[in-house]
Amino acid sequence: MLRIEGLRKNFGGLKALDGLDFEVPPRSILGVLGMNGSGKTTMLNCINGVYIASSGSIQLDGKELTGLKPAQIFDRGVGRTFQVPRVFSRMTLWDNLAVPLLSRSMTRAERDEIRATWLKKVHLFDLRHNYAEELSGGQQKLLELARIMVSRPKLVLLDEPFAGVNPTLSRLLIDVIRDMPGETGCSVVLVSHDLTSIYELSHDIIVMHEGRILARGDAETVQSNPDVVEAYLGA
Ligand SMILES: Nc1ncnc2c1ncn2[C@@H]1O[C@H](COP(=O)(O)OP(=O)(O)OP(=O)(O)O)[C@@H](O)[C@H]1O
Repeated sequence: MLRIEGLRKNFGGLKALDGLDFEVPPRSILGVLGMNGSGKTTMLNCINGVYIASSGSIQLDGKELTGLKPAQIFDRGVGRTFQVPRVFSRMTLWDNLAVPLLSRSMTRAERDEIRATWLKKVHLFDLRHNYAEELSGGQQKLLELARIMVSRPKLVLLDEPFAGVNPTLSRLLIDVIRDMPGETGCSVVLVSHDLTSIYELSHDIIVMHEGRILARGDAETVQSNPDVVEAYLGA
């Protein structure tokens, strides 16, 4: 369970996050919507330790994450993907998936099994001996997701997973993300501008505006909120 209380992040005089409070229960997907500059990526950066929060608390399963370095937060079970996928382009897909497992105590057979499982899930197993740089941008996003998931994270932070991904691969990504909480027990924070995918996947949605939560609820509640319609959807 992720619990965020009073989270603030200032850049000089700019309040990028202005007091966020929310929880993400186990095995659940929280969708995060918001206009450009509303603080979505800053929030993810605070959760995984890229930014140090100005104040507030971020707890995973009751343990404080604030103040820890990104590698320590990864070891606590937080995985993260990026708007522009970060893969090891001069390594094969198979080796890409070995990297997060280097520090884990697993047998070789266990390592191979989980790598094969995730490469098959994202339909990249047949390309496992290719270099990551040979993949399309959309396939690199799938590889990045698989690389996060082999480490069996408790919490997965997804930043714009569908941006720049063709409709066929987006469909595949949606199916993989939908099954993740049930299959692995993880929780997911899904930041996306893709309303259809957010509405389809999320158990709960928050809409951010100027570093605050403007609205929260299920898809129907959020879609019918007049503040959201005015500030975000612009209709
Ligand atoms: N490192 C930084 N230094 C200064 N200002 C920053 C920094 N990172 C983000 N900001 C500012 O904080 C605010 C929130 O930015 P953020 O990238 O979190 O928004 P976002 O909702 O993720 O936007 P987008 O949808 O465009 O990705 C913006 O005004 C941005 O300019």
